[in-house]
Amino acid sequence: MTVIVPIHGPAPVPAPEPERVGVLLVNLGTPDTCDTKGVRIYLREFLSDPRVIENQGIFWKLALNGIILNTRPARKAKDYQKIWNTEKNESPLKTITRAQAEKLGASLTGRSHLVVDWAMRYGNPSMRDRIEALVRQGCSRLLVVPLYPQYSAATSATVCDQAFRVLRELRAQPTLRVTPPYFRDVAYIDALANSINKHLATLPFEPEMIVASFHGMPQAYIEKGDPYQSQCVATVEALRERMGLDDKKLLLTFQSRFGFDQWLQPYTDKTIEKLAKDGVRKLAVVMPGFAADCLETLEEIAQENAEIFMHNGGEEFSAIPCLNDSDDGIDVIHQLVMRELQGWL
Ligand SMILES: C=CC1=C(C)c2cc3[nH]c(cc4nc(cc5[nH]c(cc1n2)c(C)c5CCC(=O)O)C(CCC(=O)O)=C4C)c(C)c3C=C
Ligand SMILES: [Fe+2]
Ligand SMILES: [Fe+2]
Repeated sequence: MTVIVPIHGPAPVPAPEPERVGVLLVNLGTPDTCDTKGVRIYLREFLSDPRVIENQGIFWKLALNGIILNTRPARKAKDYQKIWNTEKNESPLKTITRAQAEKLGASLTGRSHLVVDWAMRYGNPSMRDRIEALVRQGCSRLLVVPLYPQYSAATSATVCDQAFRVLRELRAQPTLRVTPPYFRDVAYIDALANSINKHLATLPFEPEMIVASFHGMPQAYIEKGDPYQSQCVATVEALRERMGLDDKKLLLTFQSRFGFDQWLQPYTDKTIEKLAKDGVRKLAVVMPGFAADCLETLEEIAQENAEIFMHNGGEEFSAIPCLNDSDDGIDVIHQLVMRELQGWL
């Protein structure tokens, strides 16, 4: 380290280290273990976030601590066990997010001042842990990449909240940038179309239609101004155009309802049930709002909704994998990151 020795003054001042830029991929988070205790810890943190449950009043606190955290964890633990990565003893969301970070890092060879890392908004590795690690490695600039193609306060904004929460405790803060939602980026729409076509080519049947299922959210959040729904619509419209499909062949639905409020409609499970009852026999489902496969895609869609379809007369069902760490998936993140790093490279 170079040391500048002042002529006057009390102490030698170290020269600034060469600048490094941290790139932090962040996804939602997931339990550390697939038992009731692990899921309870995760759900407590997640459902106590006012960006997720906006009304954190006394009734919610009573319901959360009195009912939800005493009943839901055991049920959800069973669901997590069905999809758990037993080799690594972790949830698929973690395995895939790590692979995305490693492959993004590999795609940036020759740019040694870039340091790529990954974190979970809830659970581990925590954003605090990874941001502090990037700062320790000399990153004076930080690009946070919320892995959500469509913005919502419940996902993207809470990542920013947490980044600022960590930064407010640092004396020497890195300069911060956050990538924007990429719901109609050409690379993303192309990647979705490619992955759908590639997957359909592997199937022994041709689906009569494709359902594009997005994670839902309370209708009330949209009425307060959340742009999530309109960005989901824009993604599906761009995908229809790119694939030459109309709104009868590529449907838009919302999954993962929680609680008793009205959520965004049409609901995925009800739509799939009705399609089967109306005589649709072969169906494929794509989940463009998830950058990585997780409980909501691998269990809720590929297992639960497949069962609903078959139970109501369907014959062939296929859940199309998310973009994950496929070449197309990494290309989407790579292009987004390179664009948003402009001026920092
Ligand atoms: C209760 C309110 C919820 C809102 C609003 C919400 C929005 C939202 N979530 C995702 C992405 C994911 N959610 C996942 C799981 C999950 N989501 C909720 C609740 C809300 N999500 C719960 C309670 C859970 C846990 C499982 C359960 O108990 O049902 C996951 C999967 C995590 C995993 O471990 O695999 C993802 C990913 C988005 C994109 C979104 C925005 C609208
Ligand atoms: Fe969710
Ligand atoms: Fe779910």
